[in-house]
Amino acid sequence: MAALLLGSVMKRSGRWLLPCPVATPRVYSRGEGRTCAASGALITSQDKPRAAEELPYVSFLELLYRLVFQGFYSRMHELQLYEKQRYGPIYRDGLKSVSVNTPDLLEELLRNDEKFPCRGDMSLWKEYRDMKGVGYGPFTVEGEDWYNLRAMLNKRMLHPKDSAQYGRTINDVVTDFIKRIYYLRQSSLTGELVTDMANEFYRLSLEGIASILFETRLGCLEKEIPAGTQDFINSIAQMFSNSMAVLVTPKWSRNVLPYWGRYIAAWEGIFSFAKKLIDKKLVVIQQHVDNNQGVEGEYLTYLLSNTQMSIKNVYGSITELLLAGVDTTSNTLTWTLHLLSKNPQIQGRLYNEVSTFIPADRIPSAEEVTQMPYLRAVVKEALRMYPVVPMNARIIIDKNVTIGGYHFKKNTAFTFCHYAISHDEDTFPEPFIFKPERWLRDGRKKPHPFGSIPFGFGVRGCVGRRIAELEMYMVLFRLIRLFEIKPDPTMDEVKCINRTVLIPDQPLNLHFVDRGCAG
Ligand code: HEM
Repeated sequence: MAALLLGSVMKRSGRWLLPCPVATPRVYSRGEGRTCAASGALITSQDKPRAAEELPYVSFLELLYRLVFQGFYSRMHELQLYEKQRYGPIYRDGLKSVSVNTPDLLEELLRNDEKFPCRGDMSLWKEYRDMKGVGYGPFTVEGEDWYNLRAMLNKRMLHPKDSAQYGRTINDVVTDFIKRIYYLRQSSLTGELVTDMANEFYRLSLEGIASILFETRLGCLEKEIPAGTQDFINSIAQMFSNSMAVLVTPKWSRNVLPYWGRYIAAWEGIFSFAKKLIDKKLVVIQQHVDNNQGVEGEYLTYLLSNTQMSIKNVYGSITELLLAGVDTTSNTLTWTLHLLSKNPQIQGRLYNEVSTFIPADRIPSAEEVTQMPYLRAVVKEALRMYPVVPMNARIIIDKNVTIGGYHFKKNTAFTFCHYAISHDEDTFPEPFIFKPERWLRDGRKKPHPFGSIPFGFGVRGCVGRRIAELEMYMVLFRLIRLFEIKPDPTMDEVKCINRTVLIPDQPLNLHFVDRGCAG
């Protein structure tokens, strides 16, 4: 999903391969007058907003130089910090977009968002759908059609009460995951080591989201993944890994270079897998209708039988929900366990909470697990330090806006530098230190509401947020109650790289030391 977000950021200028004149970055100018969100300077109310052209400017060639020669390509989140220091809180970036990197400016922008917010050019994903006559989903549809689609998708998903109904389904998946962890550690030389946690959490997240969306199990947590499911996983990886190449190579090269063919074949694999499962459900529903039986079920049944959604759009939507929910949730869980393993005191405090909240032999319900302040704070802080989607975007299409004292015409594209924002020192003192306490409501001052918004904001914000949170709370609760998580001392220092989602630069191995607890 994040690959898609980044793709839309990079593509929307429609000219990102064309060279631009090299610009000399201007030193960020501090205005005079009343307080301006961009500069912190005072400007009087009579002052006119400045022209966007007055902003500091990064040329495309400079960007290219930084990505290729300074090595920021896989550290684009760090480029946000570098550019913030160099150009200030708002500047025109190398992709014909305006980058913002403070909580105040982000708030100003998002409060100016439109009724049908637009994230950017989605033509890369739309192309396959148009070619094959497949329907659109929440990422690819725009305008009023998007609004109507979201109204249907939000039900049974967006509200905490909606997601709570999946508590049992998720707990069943988590139970299988815990069994798998026992199996993996027992198979290791030390009897405690589990290797490549991101891969394990990927299996968990896919199984979890699929069991909600398709109301069926895929077998991702079995010792051997079923062949069809493995093909589907491979197709997702192939689609993402070829996206960037397809985006940056000209259309004429599609018959010459291998990327386009692989990209299309990957989508074929993704859609045919999803279609098979959806069609299976349709047959079951039809049988119930034919036998005058009630039609009951979870998300897919609701979409197929309770909404006006066309079958084409059900295929499109379910597929996009599935793609959005897996690498985001799995990498967030990976970072959370990494941070807990490195901070035993914090892990100890979390253990205190999970071991006293409910009796040790009981599995928490969805309602219970979402009421645990420290568990919630741990996940929130992990997402602040590693916002799995480190960059997002909007195009303000229909109106002129003034942001940070600068005037922007309709159709201006904005890039949100979430990594720089959630490491803003004024908002989060010691931003590189893991401190879940920042988020506790125990009388301390609350951080800026736009300081860390890992799920986005407003009507176009993440539809799967509550499900992702529920799944993360449930699995962390049970892991921490059962095991003390320790780092693998043979590993080098784990660094963060940007593969459009923030991932560890090496497979993360962890020790799961049994606490001797029942549940
Ligand atoms: C830790 C887990 C997750 C994170 C951090 C995350 C983050 C995000 C972010 C930042 C956006 C863009 C929001 C905006 O533009 O304002 C987004 C959109 C979206 N997410 Fe998530 N997400 C997560 C899990 C999920 C899951 C589990 C699902 C599916 C059930 C999902 C489905 C979607 C969809 C469909 C959109 C596009 C919404 C639209 O354009 O209308 N996400 N997510």
